[in-house]
Amino acid sequence: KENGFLDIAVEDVQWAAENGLQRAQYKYTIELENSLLSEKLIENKIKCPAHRKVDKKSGASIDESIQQSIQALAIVEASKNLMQRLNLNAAEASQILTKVSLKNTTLEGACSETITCPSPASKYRSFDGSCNNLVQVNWGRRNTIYRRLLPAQYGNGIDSPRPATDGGELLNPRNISLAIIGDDGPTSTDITLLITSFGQFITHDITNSDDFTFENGSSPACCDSQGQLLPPNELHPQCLPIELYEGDANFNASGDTCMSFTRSKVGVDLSCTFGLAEQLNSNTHYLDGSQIYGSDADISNSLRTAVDGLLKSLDVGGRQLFPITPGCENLPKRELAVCFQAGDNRLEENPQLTAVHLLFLREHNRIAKELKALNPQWNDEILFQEARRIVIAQLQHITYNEYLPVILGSQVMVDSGLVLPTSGYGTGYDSNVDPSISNDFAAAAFRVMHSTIQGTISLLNSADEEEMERSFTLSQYFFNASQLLKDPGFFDSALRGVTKQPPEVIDGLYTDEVADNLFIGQKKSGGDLVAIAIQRGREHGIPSYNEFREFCGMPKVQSFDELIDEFVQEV
Ligand code: HEM
Ligand SMILES: [Ca+2]
Repeated sequence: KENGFLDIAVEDVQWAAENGLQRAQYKYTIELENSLLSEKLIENKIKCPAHRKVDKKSGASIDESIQQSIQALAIVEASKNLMQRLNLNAAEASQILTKVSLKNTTLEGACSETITCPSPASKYRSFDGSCNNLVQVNWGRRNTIYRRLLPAQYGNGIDSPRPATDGGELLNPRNISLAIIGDDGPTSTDITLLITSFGQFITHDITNSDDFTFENGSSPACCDSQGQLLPPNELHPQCLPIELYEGDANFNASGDTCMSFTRSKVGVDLSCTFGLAEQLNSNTHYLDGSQIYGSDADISNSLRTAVDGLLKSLDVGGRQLFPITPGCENLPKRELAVCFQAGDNRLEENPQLTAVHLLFLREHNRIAKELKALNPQWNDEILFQEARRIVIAQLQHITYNEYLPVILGSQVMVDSGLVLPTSGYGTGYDSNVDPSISNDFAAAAFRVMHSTIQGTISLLNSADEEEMERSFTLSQYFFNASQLLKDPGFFDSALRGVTKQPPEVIDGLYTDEVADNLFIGQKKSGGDLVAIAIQRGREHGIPSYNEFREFCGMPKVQSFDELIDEFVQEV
């Protein structure tokens, strides 16, 4: 350290790696699951076997993101060891550990394998995002980590949630939500709810921060089966439940003292070093229609008919709906189970999102049929890839030409060089630009759109008249859209609805449907999307609002009083 160099002994590095692996194997694999979490505590979410890759020999399901996240947790443990061994503080750790290679240690196997790209380069995008950037072939690939606009701030420097500036504990997220987040609010006068639904649709193209799961896909229990907090010695290390107190409407309704929260999967840095917890994106980072086509070739194949370039669909009463996951047909009602299949498994999060997904499924098949009529000699593969290429271009064009100007304003579009040319081709491609989505965007910034969500949803018939008897509240239909199979016109009506209904404006007000009743199902009280987002930001090590003010060129404030121009007094 004295002359600017840190002399690290090979034995220390190897010891840290070995010990990290052992600790992770104990903490995050089946061993702890068995000893700590007795069967009654495992959350028994019904999961359809959607999109699981299966090992041909053993028949076990393989999920690359699960395996990687457990390896990455070993690296996190190893990094904590090394930090201690070398006596580093948090700032030193973040600088130094990412320069220490994992090569030639026990953890070397966690580093990503070299990818060979097709030569000559394919005309079509890969499914997993690899080989898009021909210099950095892994950039933007699914199952790689988010990048960061500002360095992570973890309590222990490596992986624990961000503490308050003075090092103490931050306030309970649910209490913050209860104190400053009001219900509903004014509706917008100049945009439609499609801004919300399409926004969620593109979110599910470019980000997917999955919750941690064990190797078998089951989740640790972060509350007990009665909705109560678990004693600390029974709480899995990947759990960060939010405590509910007396006086909270949800506590009063259900007696629950615990809102479940599981930490996100973390991933291995492409440079294969020790370092801090960095969260994993299990979708391709590119805006490439992966929510339609899947983020890898196996998923994509499972969605295709293999005939005439078409995507699988289910014909119900002359309307195209989604294919149903095999084994899912006979699930009991209202199980919060995803039975429709698409490229992203959140497609049933709410029925309006499902409707936008459906629009693009139908659009793909419409284009494939037209291409077939124009080019009868094209085989399934060419028809599929050409239709996919056109749909991705449409998705990108709508996003940059129509969506972003509404969200950002036309001046920002101009200042940021985001305006599309009206003829010819763009020339701005730069292979030095890392296309990865930033953690700050996924865990915090874009979630601002949650305040635009409407709690009541209108369905419109083909004459654009509201169908009052079929309209619904959001919480009736979270992860429930496949129950609407018997009402195949529902999605068409929902799609007309989002093109006419106004969203709520972007502000500090959120509908109770997501701030109290999130994923309520048959329970007496639900989750709070605002509290969860606050907790998520902290556990991803996202710095505070004040730090981002500075990052965005605004002055950092010293007191709440200085924020009076930006927030209402009571907030
Ligand atoms: C009814 C509508 C919606 C519901 C119920 C909903 C719900 C959720 C939930 C439960 C999460 C995960 C929270 C966590 O565990 O951290 C989430 C994440 C997120 N949501 Fe929404 N959301 C909705 C609409 C939207 C919209 C309209 C946008 C943007 C336009 C959006 C952007 C995001 C983003 C960026 C994330 C983080 C995604 C990730 O990192 O994987 N959401 N949302
Ligand atoms: Ca994508």
